[in-house]
Amino acid sequence: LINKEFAAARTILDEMELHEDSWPFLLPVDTKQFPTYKKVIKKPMDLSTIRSKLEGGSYKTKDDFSVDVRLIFDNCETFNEDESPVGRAGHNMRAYFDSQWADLN
Ligand SMILES: Cc1ncccc1N[C@H]1CCCS(=O)(=O)C1
Repeated sequence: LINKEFAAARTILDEMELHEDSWPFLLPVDTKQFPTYKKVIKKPMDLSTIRSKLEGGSYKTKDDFSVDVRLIFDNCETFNEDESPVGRAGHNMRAYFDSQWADLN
């Protein structure tokens, strides 16, 4: 991840964490509260995990970062009804990310 890309990815992550609809995605889904989640969702992802990976240098390119962000919203669609609070939040957050991401490319 080159320096400018890193700064741009960090800014988008900052903004997503501040979004009012980010609450379902801030931390890993609690599999004690949702026991079927581990079975159904093969690759869990959340904003705190992305933050650790970004700050820890795990992303080689900005697109590697975007793959993990989109995984959050794909997992959300797999597990949640569109017309549920979490499902709706996922659609809103994906639209928000896509628009921020488009400005960068
Ligand atoms: C993103 C997601 N997918 C499936 C189930 C749950 C969640 N998120 C939870 C996060 C903690 C608060 S909550 O328990 O209401 C919702």
